[in-house]
Amino acid sequence: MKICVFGAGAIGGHLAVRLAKGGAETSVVARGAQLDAIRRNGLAIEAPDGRFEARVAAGSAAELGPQDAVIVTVKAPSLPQMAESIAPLLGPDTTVAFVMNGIPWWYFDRHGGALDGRRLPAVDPGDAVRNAIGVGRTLGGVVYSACTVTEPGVVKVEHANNRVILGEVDGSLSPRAQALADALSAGGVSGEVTPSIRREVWMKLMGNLAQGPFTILSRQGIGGTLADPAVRAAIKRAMQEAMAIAEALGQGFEFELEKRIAASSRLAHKPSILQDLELGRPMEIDALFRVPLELARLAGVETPTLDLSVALATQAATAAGLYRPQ
Ligand SMILES: NC(=O)C1=CN([C@@H]2O[C@H](COP(=O)(O)OP(=O)(O)OC[C@H]3O[C@@H](n4cnc5c(N)ncnc54)[C@H](OP(=O)(O)O)[C@@H]3O)[C@@H](O)[C@H]2O)C=CC1
Ligand SMILES: CC(C)(CO)C(=O)C(=O)O
Repeated sequence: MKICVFGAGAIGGHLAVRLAKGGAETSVVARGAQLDAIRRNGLAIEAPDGRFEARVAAGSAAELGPQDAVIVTVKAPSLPQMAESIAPLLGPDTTVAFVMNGIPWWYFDRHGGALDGRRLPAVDPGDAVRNAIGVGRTLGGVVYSACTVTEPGVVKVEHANNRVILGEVDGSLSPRAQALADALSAGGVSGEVTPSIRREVWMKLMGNLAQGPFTILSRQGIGGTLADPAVRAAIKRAMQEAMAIAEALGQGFEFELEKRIAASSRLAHKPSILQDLELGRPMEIDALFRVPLELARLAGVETPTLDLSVALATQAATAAGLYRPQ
């Protein structure tokens, strides 16, 4: 299977190495120092199950040409620029999986009910992604993996339990989603297919939305941030609020919060949004924080803890020049 990872940073670099290791014909769209290093030395991951290296084709979409599947792993603010250049990767049957955090641009497509078809301009300004790729090719994706680019071309993977969950926007179980999941599993990341991708989005987002703003304030990894009992209690309340939003949108799920908090407490990893703040890169404030609260307002859910933490995180991002409120 010919698969291109668009955005070979932390997550994309990890997935590209896994795909190559599993035997897929893998390429990556990258740029800058990352592209130079991949061209020179290939990509490497340092993971709990070992160090793995892969020589993969790397360049621009125009250099790589049509693919069976593309996995998009850019940060949300890079989506419009991605959309401008992705066309050469797309043949008539190319699948495009968005394996990112946050509320995705396609969230209300084929959703059903009163909100069906609602657009989310904050995550797809001017419908750039919709027009370049379209819902028909699109697979939703959620990734559990804690990754950091430690030097160009090298990604540190913090924990061993790495999963990618894929799902059709209309909830069907398709051969194309299964094929991509199988290609990932072959390389040592658990590739899974779900009929409920929006629920999976919320289950992952609950952590990013509840913990991310507090780590931006603490400037520490997740474990360090949770070490203070007052912060831990506030994060627990924030998680309950996130679950209430999901529930009100018809995507409710049961969760042993204490278990999830305990697992997070063991993570030294700095969330990618905090890495962005520290490295001066545009921050995913809309997709991870503000759009979920926009959905809370739509669903009539009160979120006092999240309102405060997200407001402060937004101020921090704005003051750093890494986010411009719409
Ligand atoms: N890191 C993590 O542990 C986790 C991250 N996520 C999510 O995964 C997604 C990706 O995050 P992450 O991997 O950390 O992000 P990174 O910034 O590490 O990777 C994104 C990569 O895409 C590149 N890129 C962006 N636009 C283009 C373009 N037009 N052409 C070529 N390359 C491009 C970036 O280059 P440049 O640096 O030059 O902009 C960067 O190398 C986010 O939604 C994040 O929230 C989910 C789970 C865990
Ligand atoms: C913190 C983490 C790994 C979620 O567990 C994440 O999603 C991120 O770094 O963005």
